[in-house]
Amino acid sequence: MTGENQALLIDARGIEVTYGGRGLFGRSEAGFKVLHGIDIAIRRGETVGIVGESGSGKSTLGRALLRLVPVSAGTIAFDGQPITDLSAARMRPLRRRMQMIFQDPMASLNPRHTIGRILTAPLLLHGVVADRAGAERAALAMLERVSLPAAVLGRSPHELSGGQRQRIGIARAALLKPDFVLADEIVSGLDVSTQAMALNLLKDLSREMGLAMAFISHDLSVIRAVCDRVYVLRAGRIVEQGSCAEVFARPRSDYTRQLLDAIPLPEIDPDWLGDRPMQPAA
Ligand SMILES: Nc1ncnc2c1ncn2[C@@H]1O[C@H](COP(=O)(O)OP(=O)(O)OP(=O)(O)O)[C@@H](O)[C@H]1O
Repeated sequence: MTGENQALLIDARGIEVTYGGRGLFGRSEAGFKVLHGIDIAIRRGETVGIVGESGSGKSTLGRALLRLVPVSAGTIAFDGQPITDLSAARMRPLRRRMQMIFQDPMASLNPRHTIGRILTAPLLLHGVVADRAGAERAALAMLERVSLPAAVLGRSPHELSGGQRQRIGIARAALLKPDFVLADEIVSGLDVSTQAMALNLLKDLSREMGLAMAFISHDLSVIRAVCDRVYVLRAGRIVEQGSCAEVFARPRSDYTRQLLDAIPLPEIDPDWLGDRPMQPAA
C-alpha cells in the first residue's frame, strides 16, 4: 500500500482523445471523442485499476498515458516532467521507464525470435547492460525470478504455454527496470489458477521494484485482487474512484453497482495472493 504523500509518477488532467478527428493540413473534422476530460494520478509504487465495460475507453486511456495515442486536450506529466507535447525522439529516453504488458503475449512476442533474443534485445537497445554477456546474465536471473527454466531461452514463443508466455511478457517488462507498467487485460484468456499465478508474480515484482502499475480489466475480481485504488470508467468518463476497499464495499454510482452485480465475486480470492490479514498478537 502507498501513502497519500508518495510522489506522483503520472499526473494526467483533462485528457481527451478523439479518433479520426484529424483532417488534411491539421484542419479539424468531427471525430469520435472517446475520452472526455479524464483526470488520473498514479503515485510511485501504487497499483491503480481501470475498470469499465467493453468500449468504455480503458485501453485508450492506458495508451494515452504512455503517449501511444495522441491526446486532443489535457496534460500528462511523468515523474514531474510534462510529456504531452514531447516529440517521439524526446520520448525515447522515457520509453524504458514506461513499459506495457499485453493481453496476448503471442501477438507481442516475435514468433521468429527465441525467448533469449526477446529478453535480451530490449536490454541492449536501451543500454541497460553493457554487452551481450550482461544481457544474458540478467535474462537468466529474471527467468529464475519468474520461475521458468533456463532451457526456455532457446525456445520460440509458440513452444510455451499461455501462462509461460505471460510470464515472459512480465519478465521482458521487468528486466528494463521501469517505473511504470501498463497491464492491459493481461490475464483474460488464462484459466483462474494461471491468472492467480501471473497476478501474484506481478504483485510481488511491483513491491520488490517499487513499480507503479495501471491495471486495466473489465473483471472486478482481478482489480480487487491486485489494486490499491480503482477508477471506474463509463463511456469515456470517470464515474467513480477510490480505494478498492471503499469502492467495493460501498459503491457510490449505480454503474459501479451494476458492474459489481454482474460479476461473481470473488473469482480470484485475494487470500491466494498472500494478502491474508495478519493475526492480531495474542
Ligand atoms: N484506433 C481506433 N480508431 C477508432 N476508434 C477506436 C480506436 N480504438 C478504439 N476505438 C473506439 O474507442 C472506443 C473505446 O475503445 P477502447 O478499446 O479504449 O475501450 P475498452 O474499454 O478498452 O474496450 P475493451 O474492454 O473492449 O477492450 C470504442 O468505441 C472503440 O471502438
